[in-house]
Parts: sequence; C-alpha cells; structure tokens
Amino acid sequence: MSDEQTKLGELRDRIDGIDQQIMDLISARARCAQEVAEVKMTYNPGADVFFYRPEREAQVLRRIKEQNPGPLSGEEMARLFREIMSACLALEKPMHIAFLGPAGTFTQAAALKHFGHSVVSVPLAAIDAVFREVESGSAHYGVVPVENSTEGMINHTLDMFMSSPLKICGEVQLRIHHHLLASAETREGEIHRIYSHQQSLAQCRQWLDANRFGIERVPVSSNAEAARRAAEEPGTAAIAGDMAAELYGLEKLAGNIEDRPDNTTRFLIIGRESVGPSGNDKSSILVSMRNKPGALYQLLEPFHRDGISLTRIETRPSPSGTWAYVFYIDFEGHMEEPKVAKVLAEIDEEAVELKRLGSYPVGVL
Ligand SMILES: O=C(O)C(=O)C[C@]1(C(=O)O)C=C[C@@H](O)C=C1
Repeated sequence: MSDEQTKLGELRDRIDGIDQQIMDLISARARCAQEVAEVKMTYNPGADVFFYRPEREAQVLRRIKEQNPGPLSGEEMARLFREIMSACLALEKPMHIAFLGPAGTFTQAAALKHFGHSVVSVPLAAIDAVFREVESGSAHYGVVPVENSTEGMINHTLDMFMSSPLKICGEVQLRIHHHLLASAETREGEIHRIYSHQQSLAQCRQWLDANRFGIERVPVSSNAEAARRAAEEPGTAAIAGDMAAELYGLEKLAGNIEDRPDNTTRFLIIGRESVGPSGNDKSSILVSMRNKPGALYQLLEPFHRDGISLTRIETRPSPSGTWAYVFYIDFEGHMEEPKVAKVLAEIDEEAVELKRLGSYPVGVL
C-alpha cells in the first residue's frame, strides 16, 4: 500500500466515525422534534396546530451562523441545518407549500431555500391561486414574489393583500442568475427565437442587445415555460435559471447573463397565522389615508418620531375610488414591541383603514 493510500485510509476511517456520530445526533434531534409535536398537540387539542414556527427557525439559523467555527462558511452551515430542520418538521407534519409555478420557477427555488427540501411543493398557475390555496387550507403556506431589485415591485402580490385575510409569515431573498439555455440537439447558429418571462427578458436586455442582437425575443408566462418550449422546439432557446435547466435537460450556452450582477428577487411567505417575535423582525401594513394636505406626512411622522426605520413604501391605487391611494409600508420591528404598537395605534386613529399584514423574521438565508 502506498503512503497516499495509507493516509487516505486513516482519514476515511475518521470520517466514517464522525458520520456515525453525526447520524446519531441528527436522530436524537429528530426524536426531540417528535416530542415537540406531541407537546403542541397536547396543549392545543382540537385546534389548528401550527407545527411550523418561523420565529424559532430564524433563531436557530442565526445562532448557527454566529457560532459556526469554520472552515465551512456560515451560509453553508446554515444551509445544512436548514435541511436538518426541514426533515425534523416533516416528521412533525409534512408541509404543503403552494408557489407560483410551474415547476422549475425561481419561486420554487425560493420556497425550497426557505423551507428546505422536505416539503411538498405545489405549483399553481397564478399569484391569486396561491393565495386561495392557502386561504382554503389546502396548502399550509404559500410563496409569492414581491419585488425585484432591477424591475421593482410585483403589484399583483401587493394588491392581493387588500382583500386577503392572509398574514405575511416570512421573507426570502434569492439572487437571480439567468442563463441562455437550449437543448443538446440545437446548435448555437440555428437559434432564431429566445423565450423567457417578460421580466427576465428585461433583466437581460443589454446582454441580448450586445450578444444576440436581431434574434426574436418572445415573452411567455414563466421561465420554466420558456425552458419547456426550448426543450421541445428545435432552433429555439430560453432564458431561465438552474432549476428549469435541470428539469428540462437543457444545456447552458451562456451563464449569468443578467445585466446587473446583484439582481435579486424578494419573496414573501404567506400563511394563516401571526408569527411571534424572533428578535430581528420586520412588519408590513397597508394604510389608506384621507385625501387631504399633509396626509403622507401625518402617516410617516410617528415612525420618524419613534425611531422606526421604514424599509419600503409603495403607493397603489385604492380599489374603492378614483384618485384614492393605499400605502404599502415595510418597517423594522415587531408589532408586539411596545413602540411599534404605539405608532400603529396612532396611525389607526388617523387612517381611513389600517391593515396589519404581519410581523416576520428578517430573512436569514
Ligand atoms: O421548536 C419547535 O417548535 C420545533 O418544532 C422544532 C423545529 C426544529 O427542528 O428545530 C422544527 C420545526 C419548527 O418550525 C421549528 C423548529
């Protein structure tokens, strides 16, 4: 046996021993989660038991990132624990997560990033269908896109909150990498059409102008649909992400072609219950004010006075009348914190309507 083989043999024996310990510890953790489920059921008899606890998951993942000794990065270690917790939660209750489909969309990638892979992910054709699926109880939670760093807000999602009773239970950000994809049978020179979602075509406009000028660009309902067509129609290509490429067996002709390297989409987790404080939270509200001078100032002043940072404010036309507006506001803090509760009580007095969409942990992964 060579020196190399001897040394590798020793190290692999050590790895086998460590794997055994990891397995024993993960199994002990999983048994604990089973006991947690029993406690939740015992103390909430006959009720809709909420097994998934977003605030606790955020705390666990934050602690892992903070205390990670290396050499793996904090993100990598948190990802591994994300999957362990996902498997533990599935033992308590298999979660059904509705997302804006079809399979292979960035929204599915966001759902799996947030919940891990031990969930049943259910593709739906439209944002309002995701809301309905969760409202009816057919899915435990839903995942919908809310804003993109290049293209701005996804208004359809914001508008759904005006009429939906659902709460925002979490957020997850995903770096969006677009690739030019085609089937193995399609040669580069033959490509006469590129399919993608409207937003993705916009996010890659400069690259397309510089590198594939003159080739027809056809918007379709999703990137996954674009990938499906490229797989079926010879001579066409798609702009889509890794998941869609893998799902439809496409090859990457050019990778990371988005014009802005920091291209990120933020997704919301929607559910039926409120989430407790995790120690680092955000809240979202919808407010409509009387149409009078200084209304916006009156709305924002209490936040400023109490030192609460706004992270987003968007204006949407109100469904109730011409030239009436609804403000969608995200801010730092949890609605159970006294200073946040005080500001909201003040706004409630002045507003025509104040809808509390929820408080939720700032995205960890
Ligand atoms: O602490 C709980 O309530 C659990 O159910 C355990 C656990 C975990 O595996 O750590 C699993 C699922 C919850 O979403 C949060 C945490």
